[in-house]
Amino acid sequence: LVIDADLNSDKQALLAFAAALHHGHRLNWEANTSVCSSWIGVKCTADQSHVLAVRLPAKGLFGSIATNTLGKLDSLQVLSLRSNLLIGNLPADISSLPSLRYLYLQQNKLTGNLPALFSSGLIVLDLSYNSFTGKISVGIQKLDRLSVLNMQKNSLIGPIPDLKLSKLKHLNLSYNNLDGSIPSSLQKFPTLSFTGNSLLCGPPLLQCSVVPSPSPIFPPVSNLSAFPPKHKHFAKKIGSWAVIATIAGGLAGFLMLIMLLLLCIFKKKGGKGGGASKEKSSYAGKNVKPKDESTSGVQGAEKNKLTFFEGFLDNFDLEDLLRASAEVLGKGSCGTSYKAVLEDGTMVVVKRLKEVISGKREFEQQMEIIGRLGKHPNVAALRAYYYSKDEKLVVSDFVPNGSFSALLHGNRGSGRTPLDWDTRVKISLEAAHGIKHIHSESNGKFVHGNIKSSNVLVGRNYEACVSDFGLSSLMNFPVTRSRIMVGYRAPEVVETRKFTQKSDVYSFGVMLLEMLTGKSPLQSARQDEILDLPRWVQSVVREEWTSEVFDAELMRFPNIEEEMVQMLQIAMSCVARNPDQRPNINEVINLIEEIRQSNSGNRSASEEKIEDRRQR
Ligand SMILES: Nc1ncnc2c1ncn2[C@@H]1O[C@H](COP(=O)(O)OP(=O)(O)OP(=O)(O)O)[C@@H](O)[C@H]1O
Repeated sequence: LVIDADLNSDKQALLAFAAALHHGHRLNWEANTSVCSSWIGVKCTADQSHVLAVRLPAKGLFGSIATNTLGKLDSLQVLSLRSNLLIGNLPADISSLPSLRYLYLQQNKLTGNLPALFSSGLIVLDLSYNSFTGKISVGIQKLDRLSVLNMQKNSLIGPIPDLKLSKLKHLNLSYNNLDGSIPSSLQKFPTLSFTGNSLLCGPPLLQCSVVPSPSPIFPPVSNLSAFPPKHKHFAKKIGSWAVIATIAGGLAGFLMLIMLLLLCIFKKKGGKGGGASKEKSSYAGKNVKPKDESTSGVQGAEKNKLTFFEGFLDNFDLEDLLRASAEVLGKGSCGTSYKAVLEDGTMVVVKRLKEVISGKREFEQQMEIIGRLGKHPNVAALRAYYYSKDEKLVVSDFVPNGSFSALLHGNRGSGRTPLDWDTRVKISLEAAHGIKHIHSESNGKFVHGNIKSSNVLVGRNYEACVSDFGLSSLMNFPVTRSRIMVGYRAPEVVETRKFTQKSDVYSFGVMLLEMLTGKSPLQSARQDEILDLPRWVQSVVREEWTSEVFDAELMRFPNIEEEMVQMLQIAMSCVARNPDQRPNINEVINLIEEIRQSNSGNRSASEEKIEDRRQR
């Protein structure tokens, strides 16, 4: 009876909360049904005596949170109302709920001052992307279990209190109107925790005598304007290319070619210069390592050798490659890629470059750069290359799980094992690390210029690396390259005819959208219109702020919706039309790592607690 009375009181509190909101019938909370077994978003304690968690992310809730409703749930540990349209104040009875551990209210339209008191057991407090005003309440100083504090993108003012919180791992107060110097207890946090507060100073920001100028703001999804109509025709045009490319790729995938084909070509072309057999015999023997004769311009017989990169065994030669059985993997912008299986079983990928305009010296210099950058675990390494007047080849290890693109889109339908959320995030994060490595080399002068899901290769343990870096600069095609980058190319590239680090971020953003939606970068909206993925997402999200945008395959994984919405937010900031408004790749990595951290705590901890109770 006592249990019933407790649960009934929780039930009434929830009903009162729902009654004060508009929720378009997305909540099936009925007074005559069971709170614990059938109400959407509600979890109870193991003995079903109390409500333990209320999770209503992105449910289209509109209105304000009434006092004396959720604030009565004495056993509530997890409250997630993020990504709704909640307005008004945050009632103090909610922030100070005695059992509350995880409070997610980000991406709403909450206003007013922050409550003075917060529950002392809070572990995660996320109030980001709202419109809170006033000062950061000193009550936060007492939260000695707090691990994540996120208040970015509000309108908070005044100084930051000295938060001596030993457990605090993630702090984000960026993009507010905070002022004064950063207290010493918080100076260990990165710049990103504080950027976008023009009157804030001291480490890790600039010294207090120099006032920094405001940084660009990442627009939230709803603020992003649609691309102008002229883009439509462009999208149509690139659409037809996509169709051609897909057909070509599909056909190529089915073709089993013998590397002999290459041999024939060599023979034919080699004939001009003295016969293939002569060339063939000179393939055998020792191979050339870079940094000796190869990079200084090889002469005569040396000409026909593969040049191996430092750190790779020269355990096969061009002749072995020519003898190997080969299969076409696909035709890309720089040439055709073949998977070749050598006699000893080694599997390599040979890319036959076409339309190379660079001379030998320039080619070798570029190979040296590629070799250097390929020493990072998230940048695909080349094993060897071959340069002759008629043929240019690059050889890399075959990566067993194929490309991110194939994992996301290949073999959809029955029999497919969907790529789970954690793996998707891991792959994208590692790809971002690869891009970061490229961007940070040589004082930031390198750009990848061809980021897309088929250029992210996935290894046996789902480790990921970005491939194809540095090849396009050897080619003879205009920088705008209409055939490639379809759907991934940043809008300004067409006008400026230049790829930049920010255009790489745009392409990366499209790839994030691809992994979130499960859709390829070009979508047909209506019969006559092809939308690129950013515009498609915007059109769906604008009409209804729901989870329709997400890949149906992801729906089977529990408790990830919150993280998906946060990732969507990051993706949309990457595809901002204005390059200055896009984050740089370091910022993207920090943002992804931040939501990972915050949500893994959220997921595992809430499940742990429930398990705890069950065992008691
Ligand atoms: N080392 C590799 N291991 C496994 N698959 C690979 C490897 N290199 C390329 N591929 C796959 O082979 C296919 C063809 O690759 P290729 O690089 O030739 O073209 P692309 O990536 O489609 O286009 P682009 O040339 O514009 O990068 C792609 O699906 C790619 O993911």
